[in-house]
Amino acid sequence: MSSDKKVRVAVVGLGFGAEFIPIYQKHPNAEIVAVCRRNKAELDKTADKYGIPKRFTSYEDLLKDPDIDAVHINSPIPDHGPQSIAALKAGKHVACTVPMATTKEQIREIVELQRRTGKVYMMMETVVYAREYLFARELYDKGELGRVQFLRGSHQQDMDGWPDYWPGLPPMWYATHCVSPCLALLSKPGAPALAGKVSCYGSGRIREELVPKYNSPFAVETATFTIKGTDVCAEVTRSLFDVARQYRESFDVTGSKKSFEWQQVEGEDPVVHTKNTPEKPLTELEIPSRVKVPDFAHLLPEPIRTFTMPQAIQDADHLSFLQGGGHGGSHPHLTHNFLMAVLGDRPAFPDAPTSANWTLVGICAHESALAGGQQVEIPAY
Ligand SMILES: NC(=O)C1=CN([C@@H]2O[C@H](COP(=O)(O)OP(=O)(O)OC[C@H]3O[C@@H](n4cnc5c(N)ncnc54)[C@H](OP(=O)(O)O)[C@@H]3O)[C@@H](O)[C@H]2O)C=CC1
Ligand SMILES: O=C1CO[C@H](CO)[C@@H](O)[C@@H]1O
Repeated sequence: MSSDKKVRVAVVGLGFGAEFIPIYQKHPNAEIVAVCRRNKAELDKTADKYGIPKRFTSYEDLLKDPDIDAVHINSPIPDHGPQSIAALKAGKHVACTVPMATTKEQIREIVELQRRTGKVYMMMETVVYAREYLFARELYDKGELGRVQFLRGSHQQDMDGWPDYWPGLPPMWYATHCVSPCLALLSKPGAPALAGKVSCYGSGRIREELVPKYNSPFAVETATFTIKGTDVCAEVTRSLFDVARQYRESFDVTGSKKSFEWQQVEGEDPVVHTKNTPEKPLTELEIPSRVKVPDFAHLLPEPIRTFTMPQAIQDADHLSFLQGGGHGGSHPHLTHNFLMAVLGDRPAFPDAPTSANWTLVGICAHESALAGGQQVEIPAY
């Protein structure tokens, strides 16, 4: 990208969201013009730290500011849908953290508004820019995996102690971290792989006081879904409460020549299994081997390359980073892709219809679990 145009960005929600401020500030094609959160003292603290002049405690006021081209939303989950809709209506480009929304109606409206306004919408899904995913993708693109036979994702996380919109949340309403890599891997530029039908079972039960919050009883939800235009199916598992499991956001791809498996425990390396063949015989012990996943900072503009590394994490004590292992160095990749999409250099990935499909897998999966595992067709918007 040789353009020296700068996208004028406002970051909304300054917990996880604050992490992106220094990346935008260092990016040659961005300028952070404003930040927003409701708590004035905390707002000023962040704005002072990064030297940002415009500060909004009201999101509605921010949207009226003509000096802002794009908003990057990092507010609580129930706000993602309504805030994205309001921003598109106000003529802003939108980057929004996961999930896109929590209802089919909001998702449909975002997709329709994006089409009507021509503004960029991108769901800022970290996993599909994490180095583990980029490594598996590279193996696939080089033909090393062979034919993809199956895909699996899991996201297990203990949300006790997290803010008040989490307790009781249906696990599949926050499934994009495990759904997205399965679909992204089979996507080609301009031709995203999309889920078709999903079937899901709920398992176990969360403690009684959490159940009425979202009328969702399940401790674990596990779903299988079809991928349109392929003979491949994927399986995803999610848990949020009352499950003994270290944090794990995982992605496995089973291929005819090689398979990639995410590490079992944080801090280990992933495993690549190689098929034993007469041409290249392998003993059982030689089939699996641990691999060191490389970093993919070389894909980024030089000034933001350091942000793939843990040392560049501003708030390393935020639960997100402790539990998410720093999100595989994905933040600068997401930031760069969004800015390039706004400048017309490439399509957003995921764009609005793709973000919708990734999020709808989870919404429809929860619907299926409540109906005892009945298959649900994922709507195409
Ligand atoms: N890997 C990933 O993709 C990750 C994604 N996330 C997503 O990011 C979101 C934010 O996570 P996190 O920072 O942990 O959440 P928090 O609940 O800790 O922070 C939410 C932020 O949004 C602000 N906020 C809340 N309501 C509004 C509003 N109406 N207008 C403007 N700002 C508002 C809050 O400030 P105030 O109360 O002062 O308004 C606060 O700064 C979550 O919804 C989660 O889905 C989080 C971590 C990692
Ligand atoms: O690292 C993380 C911590 O928690 C968040 C909420 O589930 C995740 O989105 C994230 O990937």
